[in-house]
Amino acid sequence: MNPMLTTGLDAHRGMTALSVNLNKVALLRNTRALGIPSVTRAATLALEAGCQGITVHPRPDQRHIRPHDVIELGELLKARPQAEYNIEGNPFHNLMDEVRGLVKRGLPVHRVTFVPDSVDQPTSDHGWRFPDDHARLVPLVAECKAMGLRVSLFMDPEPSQMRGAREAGADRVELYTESYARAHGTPQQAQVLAGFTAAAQAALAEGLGLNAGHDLNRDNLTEFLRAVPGVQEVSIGHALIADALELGLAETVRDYLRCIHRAYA
Ligand SMILES: CC(=O)[C@@H](O)[C@H](O)COP(=O)(O)O
Ligand SMILES: NCC(=O)COP(=O)(O)O
Repeated sequence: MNPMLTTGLDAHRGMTALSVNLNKVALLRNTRALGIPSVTRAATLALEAGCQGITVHPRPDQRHIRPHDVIELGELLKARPQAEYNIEGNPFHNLMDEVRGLVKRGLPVHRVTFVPDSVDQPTSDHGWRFPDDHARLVPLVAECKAMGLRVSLFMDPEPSQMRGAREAGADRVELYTESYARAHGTPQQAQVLAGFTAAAQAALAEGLGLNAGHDLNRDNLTEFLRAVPGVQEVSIGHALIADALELGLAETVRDYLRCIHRAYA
């Protein structure tokens, strides 16, 4: 069982918080000029169903989340101070402009998650590398922290990389969980999970907070949280929005929360 978590907005009843990623709602919305499905409506439904935060990953090609979504969600979340707004992306592309725009308008953004994606990448598929990325990340991490934001770095589950994340000034790391999702239900699962446990322990030993995300779903989430200590937040988008087509968004969010609760039972 995870140790009790004590810091941050997402220390929700001592359990892992759920941040719902709305990229795929925007992806569908963008196929017509009708404004449906609405990203802000989806955020409202997800928060009312009990999730603790909203995540978006505005990519430079604006294939899903667009600059106006970032602002509209900021306005929505300003009225819900208990919820946490997490914006992901590459700080060397468009991310910092989105973040500075929110801060300039006095809108909330609680955490930024730096992800080293290239411009045309289909989805995120690797984390930062240290020491290679140290020098260029340090000033941007420092800028975000000076704006009062928490900074998380998207990282492969490699224990030896966690010191570099701390030395770059990060508050947290987000463990990239695609390899776990792929191994789930196969003979490799235990070994892959052991790697995540070791990476989590290394991050915690460095004094870093811990998030996790990518391809988590209702089948693999509980086992992940039972095995990996100290996960403060999971951000889940693709599978959750797919499940919502079947179950409805509110019931889907409640079901993911049940998956999290089962990990602590
Ligand atoms: C950072 C990360 O893990 C991603 O899962 C990302 O937020 C998803 O982006 P797409 O929705 O564009 O695949
Ligand atoms: N940070 C990961 C995230 O927000 C969602 O990833 P996915 O569930 O869409 O793979």
